Amino acid sequence: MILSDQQILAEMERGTIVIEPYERSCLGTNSYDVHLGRYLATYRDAVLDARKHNKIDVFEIPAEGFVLQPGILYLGVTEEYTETHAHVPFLEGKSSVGRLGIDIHATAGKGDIGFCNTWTLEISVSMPVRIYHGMPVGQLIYFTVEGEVENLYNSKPNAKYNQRTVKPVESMMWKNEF
Ligand SMILES: O=c1ccn([C@H]2C[C@H](O)[C@@H](COP(=O)(O)OP(=O)(O)OP(=O)(O)O)O2)c(=O)[nH]1
Repeated sequence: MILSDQQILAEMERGTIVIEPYERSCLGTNSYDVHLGRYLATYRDAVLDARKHNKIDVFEIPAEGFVLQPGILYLGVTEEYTETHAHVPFLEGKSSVGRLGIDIHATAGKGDIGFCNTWTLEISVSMPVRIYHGMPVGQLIYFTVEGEVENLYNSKPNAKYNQRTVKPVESMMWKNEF
């Protein structure tokens, strides 16, 4: 089940959902709108290697915006830092963003119970499009979970994306042994 606006508010009161910064106007009927953070990043190498630590270059989005180009993977980040202690958060795109040909994640935007961080966005575009820091970029929805949780994400020693950041985080796939 997906949490309603009232339930999201109730969970925020309890402290099981944290969204910072939070604005009432960003709360939808059953979702919360999140915004594009200040930083973008691109990979240094033209060919990525899933076994290696692929390094990124991080840059600030200028006040006049930045034109994203097709064929390039950009990593972005949400302005919002979130904590979700008892529900499964999902990051979804917004229709208005999709209608500009912007994808904000490359695969499922599922989060884990216990995820406490900003969200990294894996951004690609269908045609050149100028984007701006602070624009609405996605929405968080919250699912209830069935059963007890043994491993909360923020207490898993091998969780890769636990370190609090305001910048996008590159793939840490290299930490997997395969
Ligand atoms: O588009 C997304 C999707 C998820 N996350 C966050 C929330 C999630 O809790 C965390 C880890 O995601 P996932 O479990 O899918 O990544 P993984 O590659 O399996 O990493 P880990 O081994 O740390 O679970 O990353 C993002 O920042 N952006």
